[in-house]
Amino acid sequence: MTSDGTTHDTVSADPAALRPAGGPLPSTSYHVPPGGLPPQTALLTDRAMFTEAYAVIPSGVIRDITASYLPFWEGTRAWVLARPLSGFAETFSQYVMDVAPGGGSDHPEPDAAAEGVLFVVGGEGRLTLGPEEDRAEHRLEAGTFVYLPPGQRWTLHNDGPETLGFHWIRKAYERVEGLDAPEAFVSSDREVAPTPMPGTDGRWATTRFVDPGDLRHDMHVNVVTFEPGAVIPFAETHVMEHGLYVLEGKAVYRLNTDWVEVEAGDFMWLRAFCPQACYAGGPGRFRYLLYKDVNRHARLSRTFL
Ligand SMILES: NC(=O)N[C@H](N)C(=O)O
Repeated sequence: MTSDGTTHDTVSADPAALRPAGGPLPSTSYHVPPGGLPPQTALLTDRAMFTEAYAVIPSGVIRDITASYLPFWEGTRAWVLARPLSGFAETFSQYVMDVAPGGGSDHPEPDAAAEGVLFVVGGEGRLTLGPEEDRAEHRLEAGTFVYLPPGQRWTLHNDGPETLGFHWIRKAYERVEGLDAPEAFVSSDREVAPTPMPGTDGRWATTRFVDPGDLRHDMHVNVVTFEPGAVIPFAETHVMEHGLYVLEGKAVYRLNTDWVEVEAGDFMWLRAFCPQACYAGGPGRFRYLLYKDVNRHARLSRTFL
């Protein structure tokens, strides 16, 4: 026992020398912190990363001290996981929202140019879509997906007994002359069958809430699922940005030049071109919510010398 209450046994360089006559070898020992070792299921806690190509925000960091309170939201805390950092170079913001029972908002979105996606991860609530005189009501529960076009009128309230938790992904909608903005819709990951990635026997599959051929949409928010042991077998590199929030399981994820360990509750922010791959080593399924900007021309530089 050391002065700080930890045990730190010394193991002989020759364990056989410690064997009592005829008895088993003693088990080797570890440094044991006060309170004991973390469970075998937990990853290292010290996994936060911020580089020029990506950031990792581990679940343990999404705690009280980093919460915000948003205007016109009652009983609600928001964790801003991503936001544009350098002017027009990044496209989206992503929040984890915790709405206490009785909390919510009648004026949730202050920006008429913003489109949004809500994806519920826990609890229950009530969403309304449309103007006061003609509102459609929808139930919110784990797995509910909501698309909100720019200018959409909506309200959201927690009328359940537990905290309502959801992701809110916001982006300035890029209008295209001749194309209307999409309408609002409500769906769920139970209603949409995952599409297997070609050649993977369904071990890597993507749940797409929006038809990829519907060019009114300029962002996709999908759920990506890997069976234990499945992989992204090459370093995908593309101009699209990503927000990846781990909904379930564990994996090692390749981000630019690094392999990082991630688990449920962690968030990864990938800048354009950040190479990415994945080994979902198990023991259970590995799933994440994925944001991606799509279907629009690249903005051209108008600076001439
Ligand atoms: N990291 C990913 O899961 N990327 C997806 N395959 C994608 O870009 O759609």
